[in-house]
This record gives sequence, structure tokens and C-alpha cells, in this order.
Amino acid sequence: MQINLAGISKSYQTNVEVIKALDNINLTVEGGSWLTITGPSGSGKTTLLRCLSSIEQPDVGTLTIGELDVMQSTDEERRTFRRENLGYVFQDFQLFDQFDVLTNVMIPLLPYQPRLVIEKRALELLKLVNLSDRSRHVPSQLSGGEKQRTAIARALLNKPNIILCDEPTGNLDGENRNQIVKILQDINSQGVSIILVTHDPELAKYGNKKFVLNGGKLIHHSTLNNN
Ligand SMILES: Nc1ncnc2c1ncn2[C@@H]1O[C@H](COP(=O)(O)OP(=O)(O)OP(=O)(O)O)[C@@H](O)[C@H]1O
Repeated sequence: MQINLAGISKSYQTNVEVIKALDNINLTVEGGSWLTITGPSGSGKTTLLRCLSSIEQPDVGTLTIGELDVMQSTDEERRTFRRENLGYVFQDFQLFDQFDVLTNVMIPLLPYQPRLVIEKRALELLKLVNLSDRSRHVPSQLSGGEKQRTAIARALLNKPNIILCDEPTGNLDGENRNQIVKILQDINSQGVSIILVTHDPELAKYGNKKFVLNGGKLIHHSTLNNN
């Protein structure tokens, strides 16, 4: 599934100023690729990820994700499209503290598919991310790496074409980072596109297309084939 952005800009209005978070972004993400985006704090990385996933709409430009025209679609169309095609791993995990790991992974599809079908898939995913023995724990009983892997399992529940990850190894040690890299490599080898935002120089070594965001402007850094 391809993503195309042309002339995308996005500003935020605060009480005191207008902040241009994205400034005339042009980008094509080919299906199956692994894109890594780095850049200083406040340079627009999360905003770009939110636009690339249609959670947020840009102010101007054209943005298509597969068949979805993000600028012309309704909220409901974008929600349905995300549910069917995209996975998103949030910087702060966004797990529900009152539910166990298994339920957290199942939540996105619970209103839409039979519980038993979803549970089977969620258990497979917990195995994939090496968390089978934590399925009945609640998030407060998990380490940072385990929370992150729960968030990744949840993002994979709908068998997405594209997974967008915001700082998936933030605050994790080398061993946890390596586990997450391995999971991402497995997913990518199955044809899932990965779009990754990170400050972690070790994680930023992976991916076949690298970009730097600076002051809302996207600079193509390199195209490699090392993942
Ligand atoms: N909802 C909002 N309202 C106002 N300003 C915002 C909002 N969201 C983001 N911004 C501003 O837009 C700019 C880009 O923010 P963004 O979160 O995309 O940066 P980032 O590169 O992901 O930062 P970090 O690496 O610290 O997570 C920042 O100056 C931020 O303060």
C-alpha cells in the first residue's frame, strides 16, 4: 500500500503564536518499505506520523494512503480505513490500566469481530512479541519493554498493511531494543510497511529510507538496503 504526500503543511494555533509543524512535505512511501524519520525535539515528527496515519488532517496539500484520500474523506471513512489497514504504536503506549495485556491487545477489534476470533489472534501476537506469560498482567505490572511490546502486538491485531511507530524504543535498554528490532524485521519481511520515528541512533540504523525533519521540513537523508 502506497502513501503519497504533496505540498503538505500543518500549523497549530496557540494563544500566542502560530507554529508551523509541517512545512511543504513531499513524500512517497512505497508498499513494503521501512522508513526511518529522525530529527530534533519539536521538529514535527509526531505530527507527520499522525498525518501519515490520517489521525490528523493537514491544512493544505494532497495526501493519499492506498485508496483513501485523506483530505476529502469523512472522519468515519478515515476511522474505518485505519481500523482495516493501519497499526499505530503511540509514544506513550496508550494502554488501558484497568485491563490485562490480552484485553489491551484485543480492544481495537472487540466491537467489530467475534471475541473468540480476536482472542485467538491476540494470543498468537503475544507469542510473537514474547509476552505469552504476561497475558493476565495489567500494564502497571509490566516493564517499559513489555508495555512497548504489548502496544506493538495491539497495533498488529488487524493485520495492517502499514505500521507507524512513534519512538518504539524510547527509554529501553539495548536488549529490549534488539527484541523490538527483531519483531519489526519479522513484520517487514512479511510485506508490512514500517514508518518509524525515533531519537534512538541505534534504531535509526535500520530501514531502507531515511529522512530528517528539521523545523517542519523533510530532508531525504539516504536510501539503503540494510534491513
Ligand atoms: N496540539 C498542538 N497544539 C499546539 N502546538 C502543537 C500541538 N502539537 C504539536 N505542537 C507543536 O508542533 C511542533 C511539532 O510537534 P511534534 O510533536 O510533531 O514534534 P516532535 O518532533 O515529534 O517532537 P518530540 O521529538 O519532542 O516528540 C512543536 O513545536 C509542538 O510544540
